[in-house]
Amino acid sequence: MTGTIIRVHGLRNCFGTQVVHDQLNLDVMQGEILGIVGGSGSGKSVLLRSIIGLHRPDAGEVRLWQQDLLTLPAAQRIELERRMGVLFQNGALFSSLTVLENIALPLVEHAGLNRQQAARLADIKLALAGLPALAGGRYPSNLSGGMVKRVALARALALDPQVLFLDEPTAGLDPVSAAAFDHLLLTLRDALGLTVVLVTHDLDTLYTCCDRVAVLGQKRVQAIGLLAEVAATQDPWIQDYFHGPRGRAAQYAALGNEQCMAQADN
Ligand SMILES: Nc1ncnc2c1ncn2[C@@H]1O[C@H](COP(=O)(O)OP(=O)(O)OP(=O)(O)O)[C@@H](O)[C@H]1O
Repeated sequence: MTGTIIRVHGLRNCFGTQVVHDQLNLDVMQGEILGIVGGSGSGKSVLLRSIIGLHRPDAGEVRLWQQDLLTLPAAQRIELERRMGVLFQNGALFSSLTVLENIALPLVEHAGLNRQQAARLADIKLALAGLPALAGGRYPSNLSGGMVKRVALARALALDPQVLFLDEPTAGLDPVSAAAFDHLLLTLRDALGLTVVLVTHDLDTLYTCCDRVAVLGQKRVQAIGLLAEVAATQDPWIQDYFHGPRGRAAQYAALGNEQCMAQADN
């Protein structure tokens, strides 16, 4: 990990009288996988949307590579947006387009490629996301949940982003597909040097993938750091989350994996 590439400072978000964030600060370091957790309604998705410029905060500042997306002239804003890939909670694929067309779309719309060039590149992204070439001709309605996530990931990677934002990437997947997705993320981060910010409820993802964890609660970041440091924070929600039965199971599973890998290395 090196410098800070995303800095959120003094963020405030309100919907009517509901204050979702107040004086929220968060830094994201280059090359890390940062997991954002928190109770339902704690504002994880709104935070993600504020960072990528889809939601204008009521106060505070979001800086990406030291620039404020919302105040940039259109051309520079588009340039900055191209450095970010986003995977939304439900995959958000176009149902009337094939898998390949879905992945090729940003390449045609934002990179100015013709359809043939875009399709060739989309094929590569499909493989990068671990999908077979024949999946390219299918429509989203004919894909399993795990495949939809991978197609959405391939599309998020279409423009070679430097940062990937993922909103609950493993939600709704069976444990085997979720674990495979976690490992794919790690492989892609290492191979492509990506920075990844992911919102998740999935403790296995936290233990498997994340370098650091940020916990949202009471309108701000309650704790941030290495998983062990955060898990030791004396906050009732954090204690329940990390040390309840699911937290312990995820921790044992991660320890088991490490021991298996150590044994395989010997
Ligand atoms: N467009 C909107 N209009 C009104 N209220 C909103 C809007 N978007 C989010 N909210 C409210 O802001 C709060 C935070 O929402 P958000 O989706 O960020 O929570 P979350 O932590 O991601 O929750 P979950 O884990 O359940 O997905 C919620 O109370 C939600 O109802």
